[in-house]
Amino acid sequence: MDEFLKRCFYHSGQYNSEEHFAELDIKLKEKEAGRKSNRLFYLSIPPNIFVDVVKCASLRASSASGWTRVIVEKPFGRDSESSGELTRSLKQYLREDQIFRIDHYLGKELVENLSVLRFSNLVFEPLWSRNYIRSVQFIFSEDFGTEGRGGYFDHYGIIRDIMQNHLLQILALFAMETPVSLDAEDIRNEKVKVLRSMKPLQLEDVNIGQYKGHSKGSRSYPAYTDDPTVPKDSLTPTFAAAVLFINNARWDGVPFLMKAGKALHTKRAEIRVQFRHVPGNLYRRNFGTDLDKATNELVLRVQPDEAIYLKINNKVPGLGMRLDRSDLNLLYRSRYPREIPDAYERLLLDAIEGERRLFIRSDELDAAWSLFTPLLKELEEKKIVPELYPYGSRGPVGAHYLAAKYNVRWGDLRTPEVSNCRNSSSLMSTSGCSSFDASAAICTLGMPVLLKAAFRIANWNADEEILLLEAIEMYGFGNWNEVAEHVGTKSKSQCIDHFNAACMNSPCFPLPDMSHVMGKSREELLAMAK
Ligand SMILES: NC(=O)C1=CN([C@@H]2O[C@H](COP(=O)(O)OP(=O)(O)OC[C@H]3O[C@@H](n4cnc5c(N)ncnc54)[C@H](OP(=O)(O)O)[C@@H]3O)[C@@H](O)[C@H]2O)C=CC1
Ligand SMILES: O=C1O[C@H](COP(=O)(O)O)[C@@H](O)[C@H](O)[C@H]1O
Repeated sequence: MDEFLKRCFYHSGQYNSEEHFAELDIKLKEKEAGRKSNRLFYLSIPPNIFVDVVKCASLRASSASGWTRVIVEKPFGRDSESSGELTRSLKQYLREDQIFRIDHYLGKELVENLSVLRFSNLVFEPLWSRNYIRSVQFIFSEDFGTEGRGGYFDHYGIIRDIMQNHLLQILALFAMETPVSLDAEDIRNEKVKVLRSMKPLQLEDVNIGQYKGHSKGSRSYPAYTDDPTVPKDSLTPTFAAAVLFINNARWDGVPFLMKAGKALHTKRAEIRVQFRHVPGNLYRRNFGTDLDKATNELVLRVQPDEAIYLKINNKVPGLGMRLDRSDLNLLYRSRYPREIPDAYERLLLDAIEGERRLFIRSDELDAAWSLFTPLLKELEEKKIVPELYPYGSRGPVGAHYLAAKYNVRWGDLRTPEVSNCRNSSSLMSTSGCSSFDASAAICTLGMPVLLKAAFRIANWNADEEILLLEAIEMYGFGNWNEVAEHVGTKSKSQCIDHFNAACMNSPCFPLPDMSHVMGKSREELLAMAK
């Protein structure tokens, strides 16, 4: 490290001063001492000054004898137009092959491993299609809010911050066809094809949320709008769930779910591949209550604690024939105890070596923005109000309804206590809500009205229903003391009885049965909610 630091120096100047970049050029030439030299500029700076810096660096500090490259950090614009404008401005001074658009998720070890897993194991690639895969989920969560970055974040929101880039890039790598080679252009060609095969996101296939403050014991957690750099009436989503489809032969009809949020109960990023049910399962009768619905699931945990595990059904040892679910688990820290390189280490080295595979080409970027721009405009124009969720919870309840609409459950539900009341495997199974479409109603009416209309059990008002569902999201099944405390106006036993009556036998478990509000008009729902 000392040797490395001896070779570093700091030179300060203004980002938009050609004169200061010319001074930098002189200083660099002194260091280079006539040797052939390459120059890599890494713009880890706010986007509004990208173009100034590129202009000055390119005009006054480019290498005279070797290559000059520029790494640009996201955000690359905030929609198709501004991204196109940024690309055009950069290209006034740089060729495409000089621009390295960084998406640090592409440098993460497990994301790199995705292609290895697919293309170098006979057992996976044949399963990689609509024939065997029922849904794929890309999940990102952080257990902290926008702390300190509210000013930046409020202009972008979670869809631009995480979904349009990190999650969509992983999706493209996951779903692309086999590239001709591992060459950067071959891989990026395949990624673009996938992105172009997708339909732009529709409002009814999205659920948005924003975290609200809450206190637990003596600790209190701030709301997003408590951040002094965020407007009090901000509608910026800090959480979003979305369902996307790829209109090609391989993926026709397979829902690709994305979920990203800040101030949730955990910090995690993972890819979950849910496989179809075993047709005519011979062991149907041995599975117990709901286990026959347990499907295989392949999980690539990107962070923390990198792992690849496959959920399988197996026999519990003994004379009887009881089946169980287990994980075939490749846990990186056990298998590879040495430190895993940071994503930026890999990407900076790649940029130095001219390896473009993990950087985003301008046509990929255009295709990515085309998918999200109409939705982002609609959310802003219609001023869609995000569903509030408590800081530290699992996010808005509406995300579950969105998944249920496509007969899918989020794979990241953890329910350690549930075995007392209901077989845990049932949570992994498909719900009975195949034709249920509550998310559109949530968009137009809001969750309280919908819940009020849906619940038919007396003495619970819509606020209490929401608090109950929120508390179960936050504290998990079985933690009824905390749940009752969160609801505030109902006792522990009232919460248990109510949840059992309304949700335990619901086809949309863990949510209440909404089938009787299905297909009702807005007016009818409002009337039912009275
Ligand atoms: N933080 C994160 O999690 C991620 C950040 N990024 C991107 O990486 C880049 C850097 O991120 P981050 O370090 O959080 O950003 P910061 O806002 O902390 O800015 C980084 C540097 O830019 C300079 N700077 C900041 N504001 C201004 C301004 N208004 N005018 C001129 N210069 C300014 C400062 O350098 P100096 O003091 O030397 O002038 C500062 O140290 C950004 O493009 C960001 O979008 C991408 C992915 C994740
Ligand atoms: O790009 C971003 O990523 C970070 C999360 O990165 P991670 O490597 O720590 O998972 C996120 O916090 C930030 O909002 C976003 O801009």
